[in-house]
Amino acid sequence: MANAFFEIREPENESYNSYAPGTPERKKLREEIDRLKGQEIEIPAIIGGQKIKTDHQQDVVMPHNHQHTLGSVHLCGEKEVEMAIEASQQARREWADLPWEERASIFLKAADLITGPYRYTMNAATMLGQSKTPHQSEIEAVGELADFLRFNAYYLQQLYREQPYSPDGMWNRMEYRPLEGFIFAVTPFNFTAIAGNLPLAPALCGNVSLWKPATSSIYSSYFIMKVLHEAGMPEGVINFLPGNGADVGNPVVESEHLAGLHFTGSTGTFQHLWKSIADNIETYNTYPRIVGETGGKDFIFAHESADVDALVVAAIRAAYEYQGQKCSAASRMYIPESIWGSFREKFLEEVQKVKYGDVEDFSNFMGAVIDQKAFNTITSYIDYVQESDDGEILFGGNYDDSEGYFIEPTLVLARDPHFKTMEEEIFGPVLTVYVYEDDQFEETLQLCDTTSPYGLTGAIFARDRYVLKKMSDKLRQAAGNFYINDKPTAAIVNQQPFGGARKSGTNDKAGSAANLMRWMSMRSIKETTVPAKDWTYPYMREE
Ligand SMILES: NC(=O)c1ccc[n+]([C@@H]2O[C@H](COP(=O)([O-])OP(=O)(O)OC[C@H]3O[C@@H](n4cnc5c(N)ncnc54)[C@H](O)[C@@H]3O)[C@@H](O)[C@H]2O)c1
Ligand SMILES: N[C@@H](CCC=O)C(=O)O
Repeated sequence: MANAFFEIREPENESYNSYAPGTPERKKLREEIDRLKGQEIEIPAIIGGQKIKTDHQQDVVMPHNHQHTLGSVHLCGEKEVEMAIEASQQARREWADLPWEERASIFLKAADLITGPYRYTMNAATMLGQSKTPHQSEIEAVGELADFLRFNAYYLQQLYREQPYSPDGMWNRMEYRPLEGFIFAVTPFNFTAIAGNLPLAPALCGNVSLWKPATSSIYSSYFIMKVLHEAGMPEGVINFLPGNGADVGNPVVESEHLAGLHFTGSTGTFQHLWKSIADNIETYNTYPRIVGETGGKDFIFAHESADVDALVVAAIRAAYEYQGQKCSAASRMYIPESIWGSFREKFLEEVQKVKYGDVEDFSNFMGAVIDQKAFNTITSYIDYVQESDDGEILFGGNYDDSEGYFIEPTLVLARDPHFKTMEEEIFGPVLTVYVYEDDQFEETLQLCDTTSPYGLTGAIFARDRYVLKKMSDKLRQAAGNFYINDKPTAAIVNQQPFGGARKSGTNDKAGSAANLMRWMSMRSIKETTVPAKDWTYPYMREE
């Protein structure tokens, strides 16, 4: 142990490169895209630090050009899961016993690698593998991922400082132990930063992880493993298990060593995993902590006093950036009749300027949706609207998967506030608007609050302060991330800790001290300086 209290200074959020024409970063990013596209890589499982190849391989392709192969991935099953559990349990004690500042230094180094020598690799890999534009990739695969690593290390230090009161004669202490077992990190395709954070936040607290990345974003996930290796992450602390959900998930939840689930993905998958854990509850050595951030049906609600220009910008960015595949993406909107005409006119004028296509063309605002399955699901909603009397497509509605999984930004007008596309998560570039009578403002707030089972993000637009207060109060439980006169996407670590309740998750706020607390098991220690030598009490003495 070090004979000093080391200090991590409060970090600042990573600043973003603009990639504007003529900048050196634009040139470097293009070079890295060319380099990655010019090679094919083989992505193994990584268990106990060893690269493991399996007999089940799958191609890794680009969503915006699915004929182009970036490489192949080895998919895991029961055998590899058993190896990973074994490796994690071998690594567990040494990792847990490592002084916290030694652990934290690996995370700080990883952050500096991501924002330094790996910056263009992380950005280009996320652009190619997940079809993000340079900006969407930069803000998360570089910015948010580095922020998670730096701020979590800082929060850990703050948490460890929290100590109980000690009256005279004793010294009370609090020890923040890692959990006994391993954490199962199951990550979604849409954010490289989330993929990295879910196995890493528990590991920072001294836990070991089994990480099941999404197969459709495996390319950038593999580069995270490369960064961790270079940062000095010991073998067996993070075990990388690419694979189909159930092939990896089923054997994992049957292990007695499962101590926690750190999940982000759809509500259905989370509920399935929670039920599987409940079914196996007698198996475990300790009650697994369950943390899950899941789906959303995020809203923008406008009052008649709203600034229409700001509303249009928020709607376009929130609904269509990253093709509407952010859990925070706006997918339903409530607009009063009195401003609907001007909103509609401005929105249609702007949205027709939105370009989508290959993300290597930097003039595009949108790329392709992630894969064939997502394409089929999203377009089935568009087809449903085309055939319905209660909904009408006001813009977009075209799609084409011949080269890449492209879907036009689409605006739907719903005549019924309970229309299917007002209620269900679509996870694609489809925004549905419901126009309400101005005098139905309060009733429509109630509708907004009760229409979907989710509670992730939401935004309100108004100028009138009394109205803003009323909207905020009425929609208190409707969103865990709530925005006033801003779009409901793009939360930043340490500024807007992220997560929602209801069917959107356990709201343990990724990138916050509250999240780290879930990966610790506290031990209260009382040390008495001069122990009692007489077991009797004064009241027992004779009068
Ligand atoms: N609330 C948030 O913070 C947040 C953030 C990002 C994404 N999301 C949500 O994620 C969803 C989109 O992501 P997705 O399509 O990757 O979700 P998904 O549920 O299809 O997959 C998520 C992960 O779960 C794995 N999985 C599936 N079945 C499994 C099983 N039986 N056992 C173990 N793992 C299994 C998948 O392989 C993947 O790695 C959307 O619903 C979105 O709203 C939420
Ligand atoms: N933190 C991201 C959402 C991540 C979910 O996919 C945002 O706020 O837009």
